[in-house]
Amino acid sequence: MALAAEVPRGDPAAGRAAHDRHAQLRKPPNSLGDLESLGVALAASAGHSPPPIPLSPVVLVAAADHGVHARGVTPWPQTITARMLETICAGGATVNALARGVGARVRVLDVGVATPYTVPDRAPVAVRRAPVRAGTRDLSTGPALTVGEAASAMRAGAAETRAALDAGADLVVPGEMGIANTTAAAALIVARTGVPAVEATGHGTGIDEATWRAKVALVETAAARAPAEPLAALAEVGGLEHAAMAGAVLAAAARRVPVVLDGVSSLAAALVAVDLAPASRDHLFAGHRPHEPGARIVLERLGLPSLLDLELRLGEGTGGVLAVPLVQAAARVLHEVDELGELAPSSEP
Ligand SMILES: Cc1cc2ncn([C@H]3O[C@H](COP(=O)(O)O)[C@@H](O)[C@H]3O)c2cc1C
Ligand SMILES: O=C(O)c1cccnc1
Repeated sequence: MALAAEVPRGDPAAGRAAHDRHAQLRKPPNSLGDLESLGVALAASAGHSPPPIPLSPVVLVAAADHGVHARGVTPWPQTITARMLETICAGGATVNALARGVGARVRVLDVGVATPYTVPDRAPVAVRRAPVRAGTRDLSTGPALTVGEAASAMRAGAAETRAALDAGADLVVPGEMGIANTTAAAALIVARTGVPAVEATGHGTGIDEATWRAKVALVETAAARAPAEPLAALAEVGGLEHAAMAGAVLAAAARRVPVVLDGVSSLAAALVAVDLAPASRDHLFAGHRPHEPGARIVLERLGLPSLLDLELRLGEGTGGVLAVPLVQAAARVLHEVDELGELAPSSEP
């Protein structure tokens, strides 16, 4: 797909330049540990050292529902997706609180919310309505989406991301809201990695052991049907918000804009994006290490070190938003710290 062809690789020479610069700064070598690795990765992604300091972060919350909700894979009613969309637009969700804390803008994209909702014209956060269908079909009984529907949601996510970048955003956190989406995310992760469902399926918002076992069995069966082609696999078992987030990853990566990932759904989406465009890996950063087991499998597969480890299990983009100050700090060090100069230890006694 055209989106995937536009993603450039990171530039190793820019990464090396950042690495060398760290060694010249007014501090002992390697004293900033993982923050230095982060600065190197940001420089490689940007193709420039020092990399830009991302001062206009945006969290793009893709919202959609899931036909598999009917299988009892989550204790929450499907209507919560719409109610939480309203909450996010009103500024009262966790992602809003955390975004205010780091100065991130929130954008909401409806790619398939099944329940009607109301967002006042003057809401603090607007919603872009681009519904592909009123939630996916039940992934446990057949394809959740057609490939055309998955591609539409992916294009909507890419378009919304480009709109945010055109408006000045310089860092993207893909977030989501979709009751039952940890089931789709697990199925997608199993389909793309081949790990057993029992290792990749988590408890989501909180289910008992009997429900979890049923969720595992359902994920195993559905993932086994998924074709090898990434977009077709996403259509078979994924969700509309996963497709939109994959589009967001590709659109940001195409412009060398860092993408800071959050929970299991954003990681499942990133896995598809990297399968479609391997170069997009060079623009990905893991905001945190989620509690969900499937998320941890993706981090390993993509070789992404996580910035925070807080046992978060929420989604919405929260764990990505929390890591934004670390990304800014890593870039800022490369811009603002003095050089060692005459403080450099001399070889003379
Ligand atoms: C009130 C509420 C707010 C949320 N914010 C994010 N999620 C998270 O939980 C859902 C996925 O979990 P599961 O697969 O177990 O349904 C997604 O909407 C995800 O964003 C929420 C869930 C609830 C209930
Ligand atoms: O890790 C996540 O993103 C997550 C976990 C539980 C429920 N919703 C999201």
